[in-house]
Amino acid sequence: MLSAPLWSQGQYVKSATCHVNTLPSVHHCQVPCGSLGSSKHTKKNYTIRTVQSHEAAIRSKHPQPAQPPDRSECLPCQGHDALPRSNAGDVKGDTLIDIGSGPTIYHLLSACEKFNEIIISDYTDGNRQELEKWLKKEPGAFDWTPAVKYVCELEGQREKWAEKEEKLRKKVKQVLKCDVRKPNPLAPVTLPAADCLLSMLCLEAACKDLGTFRAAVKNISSLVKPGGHLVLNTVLKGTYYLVGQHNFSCLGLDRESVEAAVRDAGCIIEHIQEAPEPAPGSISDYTDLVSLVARKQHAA
Ligand SMILES: C[S@@+](CC[C@H](N)C(=O)[O-])C[C@H]1O[C@@H](n2cnc3c(N)ncnc32)[C@H](O)[C@@H]1O
Repeated sequence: MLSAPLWSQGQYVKSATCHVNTLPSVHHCQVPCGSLGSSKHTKKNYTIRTVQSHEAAIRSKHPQPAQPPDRSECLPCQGHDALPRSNAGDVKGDTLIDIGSGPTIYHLLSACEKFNEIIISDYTDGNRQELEKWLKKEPGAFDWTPAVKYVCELEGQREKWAEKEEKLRKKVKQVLKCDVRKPNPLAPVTLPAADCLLSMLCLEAACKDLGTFRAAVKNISSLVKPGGHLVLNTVLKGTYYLVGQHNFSCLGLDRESVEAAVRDAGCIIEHIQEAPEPAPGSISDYTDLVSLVARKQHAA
């Protein structure tokens, strides 16, 4: 479960709470969305759980069409408050790298308004193939339209959803293999340092222990230029999550460990929010969500 950042009016605000559980080989996503902070929408403080990205995730593993989403699962329910706006300043720039994208694009829908080039990445072939299918509008590509419309609505332009999809497709320049455990997570590709590094719900799935997590934060931070932003979302205190019948481990993090890892990676935290966000149903046992924006320091 996660929060997708909304780069709204030049500011990072929380827009979408997304329940996502994904592992290298199998993916279960219950996506979007959530509470948001724009004045226009402050009364919309809810989470919509959908099975749409779940469907995308399952497809990335199983090429056969999944069951159509059960609309009864798309329920407005209580979410948590929006992040205060403007604490993080203006998160924007030329390039954004998303690490551990999964088969999903929901979290890039607002970012594509603030960056000229977006590089997306994932560890698994299946997820990258699913992303390519959507980018190329191939038959059988997952239909993200409801999520796109929702984000456009949050941005106050629901009718512009088709343009938004096209804009994101144009801005995504590469889909790369990544492994956060490597010093250069995108090896063998070497990219110029980016203005922003985004990673949603990836590190706790990828790292088995705190040492690996701390190293992974350093590794992904190395992809950001000094003065650039690191935008991270992680769930806390989870130990497992279910994907269908499969039970996967999750690194049980606490806020202090996340903050320390980010600081030790040479970043100053500009904004952080920890919010209670119990895992829906019995798919996991995480309890909270941490969303943070940090700025990479210039070398001393
Ligand atoms: C819970 S999913 C999150 C996906 C997506 N960011 C989202 O919010 O929907 C975790 C992702 O981390 C990826 N992952 C697992 N191990 C990884 C690793 N060592 N390096 C990079 N990504 C990894 C998985 O393939 C999966 O797509």
